[in-house]
Amino acid sequence: MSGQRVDVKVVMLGKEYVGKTSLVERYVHDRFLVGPYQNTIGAAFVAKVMSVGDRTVTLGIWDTAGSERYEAMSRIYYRGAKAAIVCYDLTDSSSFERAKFWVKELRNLEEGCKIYLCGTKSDLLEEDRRRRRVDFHDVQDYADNIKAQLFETSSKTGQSVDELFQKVAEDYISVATFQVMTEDKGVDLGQKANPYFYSCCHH
Ligand SMILES: Nc1nc2c(ncn2[C@@H]2O[C@H](COP(=O)(O)OP(=O)(O)OP(=O)(O)O)[C@@H](O)[C@H]2O)c(=O)[nH]1
Repeated sequence: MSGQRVDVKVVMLGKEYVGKTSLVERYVHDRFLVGPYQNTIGAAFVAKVMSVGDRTVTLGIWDTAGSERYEAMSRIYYRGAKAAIVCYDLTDSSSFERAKFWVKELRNLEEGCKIYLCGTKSDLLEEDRRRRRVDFHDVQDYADNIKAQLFETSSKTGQSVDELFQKVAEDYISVATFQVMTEDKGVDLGQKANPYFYSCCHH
């Protein structure tokens, strides 16, 4: 992958152990690694080429370390990111508090970064619904407030993992198309009020 152009810088953020690395593993290699948990040190990078309609998009994914010890380093990795997948563990309420911390930072410091909230380990809820510690509707309200997309995923079963990354790529294409239309063709931004113009750029 070295030397390949990356279209979208994506950063994975969230408390340690929420399953960021597992999410990337499932998406990129379609596998779920079992065995002892190994925390990420610093950050890891992987690029993935994908299709959106007839377009090809290369996602450059930075998987950051969730440990607070590496907090300063994570800030370096989210700089310039176009998308942030902010993860929390559906069975751990403190991980959602940590997710809100990252959302606040991104909203203050990375205006151009689109936020995707991701509740992880949904398979554990299928086994036993009482394990849920983060209410879906509360998060949906929060997501609506901050204009974020919300996904609940399982890296173990693969549930909604492809959909999440596909949405990131689709949103990138929408924004890029919108920018080309406004910059190259001198489209008046006031036209956004026109429903046709708006719907062609926002799915
Ligand atoms: N049941 C279940 N377990 C998961 C899932 N995703 C991750 N895990 C487990 O949760 C633990 C932590 O997963 P990681 O992917 O290493 O977590 P992380 O967020 O990258 O952790 P840091 O690198 O410390 O930030 C591991 O034991 C995984 O096997 C999931 O979807 N379902």
